[in-house]
Amino acid sequence: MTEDRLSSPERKIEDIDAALRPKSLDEFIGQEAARANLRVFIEAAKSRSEALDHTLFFGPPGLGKTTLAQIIARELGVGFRATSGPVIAKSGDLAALLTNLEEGDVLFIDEIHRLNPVVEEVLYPAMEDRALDLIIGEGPSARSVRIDLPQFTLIGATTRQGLLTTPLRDRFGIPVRLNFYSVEELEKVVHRAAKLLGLDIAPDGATEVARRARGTPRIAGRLLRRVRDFANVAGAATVDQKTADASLTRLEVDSIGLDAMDRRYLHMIADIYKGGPVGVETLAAGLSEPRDTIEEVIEPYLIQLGLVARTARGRALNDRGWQHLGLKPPAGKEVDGQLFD
Ligand SMILES: Nc1ncnc2c1ncn2[C@@H]1O[C@H](COP(=O)(O)OP(=O)(O)OP(=O)(O)O)[C@@H](O)[C@H]1O
Ligand SMILES: [Mg+2]
Repeated sequence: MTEDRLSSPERKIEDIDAALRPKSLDEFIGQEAARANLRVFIEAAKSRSEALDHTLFFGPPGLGKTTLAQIIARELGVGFRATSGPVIAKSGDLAALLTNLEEGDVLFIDEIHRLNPVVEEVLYPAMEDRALDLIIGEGPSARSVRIDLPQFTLIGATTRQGLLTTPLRDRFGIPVRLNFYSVEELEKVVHRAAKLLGLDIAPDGATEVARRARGTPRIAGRLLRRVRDFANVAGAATVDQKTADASLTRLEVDSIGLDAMDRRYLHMIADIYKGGPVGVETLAAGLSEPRDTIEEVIEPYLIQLGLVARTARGRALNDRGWQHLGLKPPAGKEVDGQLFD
């Protein structure tokens, strides 16, 4: 189900995202604080001819974690190796990856919270002492051998920092949180992508796409491609606000960028649970979506917009959530701490 969402921030296999990836920190739009800090840390590491400290990127999907990891390797002038948590099945697989690194390389592990615990153990000494502890032989004659590794930088990516075990989290010297982008930043992302796609877009057209991109560059790029299709077929030379609005409305992306899945989520709380609070497991069952998808993909943006609140007793619609659905809370309902009658 989620796979089919147009405005899903999640990757798709056929994604041509790569073509739109910024290649340097200067080209990267937004995330000002993170970028400024990274620039300093990269400069300092280079001046000392050391590997950059291990870096952890966390934040909702599609905000640029993979892109930033690649940029760091390029700015450091080192090699980039990429893998992902679920792919590394055995500790031997990780050992092979680590021993093949060259001096200073970046090893990028996407979805690092999904590492098998046994594999994760191998990572601790690798990160801390740049060493690998291998057990040779079995039974009473087994012994441990320590192998030195080249200096390297581990870059981990995860949707939520809290998903990592404490020992792993503690070994990252540079934790970086990525936030949703502002409309102004996404306008820049849209203009840049349009240029790369050879598409003529008016400022009000870019604003419309930006406003409806759920704060996420990946979605901005995806929406822009679909808007381009509509414009091409309609024979429009330039994408203006009207063309963008008409296309996005046809794609069921509403005025604030919510899609059918977001609305199903909001309606489930409003219609079935009278505005909540309702537990996330119950919502997941009702929507037939994995709990992770709800917590990592759907909710962060709805919470950021103030439509929904995460309370101790579950999810509850805020006044804004009711308003967006064009509904009124049931009489006697407390919303945002106020009683409705
Ligand atoms: N700051 C930015 N400026 C311009 N384009 C960006 C920016 N950040 C991301 N993008 C674009 O958005 C897309 C998604 O970025 P990326 O793959 O790095 O996201 P991600 O955070 O790794 O997502 P995921 O968690 O799903 O792996 C890419 O096509 C990239 O070109
Ligand atoms: Mg990624």
